[in-house]
Amino acid sequence: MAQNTERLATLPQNRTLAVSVQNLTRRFGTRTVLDNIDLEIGKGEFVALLGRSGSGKSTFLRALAGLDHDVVGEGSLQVPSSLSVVFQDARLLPWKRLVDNVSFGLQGVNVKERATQALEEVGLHNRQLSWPAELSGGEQQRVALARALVRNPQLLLADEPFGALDALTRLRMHTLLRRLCQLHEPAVLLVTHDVDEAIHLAQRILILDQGKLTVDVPVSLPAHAPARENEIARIRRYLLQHLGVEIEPVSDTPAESQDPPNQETAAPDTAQEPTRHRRAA
Ligand SMILES: Nc1ncnc2c1ncn2[C@@H]1O[C@H](COP(=O)(O)OP(=O)(O)OP(=O)(O)O)[C@@H](O)[C@H]1O
Repeated sequence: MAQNTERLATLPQNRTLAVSVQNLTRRFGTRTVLDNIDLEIGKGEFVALLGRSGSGKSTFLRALAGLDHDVVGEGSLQVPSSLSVVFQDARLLPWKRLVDNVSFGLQGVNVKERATQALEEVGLHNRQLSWPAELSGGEQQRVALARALVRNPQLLLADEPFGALDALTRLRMHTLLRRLCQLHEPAVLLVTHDVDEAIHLAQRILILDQGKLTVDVPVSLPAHAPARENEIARIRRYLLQHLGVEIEPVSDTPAESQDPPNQETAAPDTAQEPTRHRRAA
């Protein structure tokens, strides 16, 4: 991780890595969008990536997915060979039934059965013979998740997968994604604009700003209110400040508004020996 990243916890040294990126750089013409980025993601770890519009989140995800061959740098990019990508639009093949969309390119035995089971996992029971055009946007996105996870990927890359959905459907998709991740245990990198989505889903949140990962914080929410709500509010304020969003002061908790996420509630696997590197002035 770059020296100027604001980090609130030291990650365990001996954890198994799903992703290891060193010195990743991407330029478009003379413009450097990703500037010598370092990142490690542990096996099964759920990481959210926030950043202002145009900060390079999708560019970073595309580089990890192997969809960008113009990434430069002297460093290395190690990602598992079994990875799946989900985008904001479901990108289903309209001429194929759902079961054939999900099983498309799937190797091995019982391909149709596995695809049907994956559709059931996302709540689309008895819909395997439907066509994509017969589904709502949320249902199509569930098929995209089924297609991604039927491969049991070690890494799931998701680029604003719920960005086009209404608020209620998005909440349902959060619950579904959480359940699917418990089931399949992939490492996840979720690109999102939605600070609350990041807080509720991720174990760790990054912010990409001016080509660098400037924030890297663990998230561990207490199980019960009101401690949970307080911690969510505190992390939200912290992230919004680092995203450059003006925040109204909160009158009853003025001292907390500048504070980082609570060290004491940080996830056990990311809370050892807290260190903090302030961004260079
Ligand atoms: N193929 C390309 N050619 C030139 N510039 C590009 C190309 N792809 C991306 N960029 C530029 O790189 C920058 C980062 O784009 P990217 O899509 O990664 O940002 P983002 O953080 O995902 O944005 P958003 O949140 O708005 O989706 C933008 O300024 C964009 O114009």
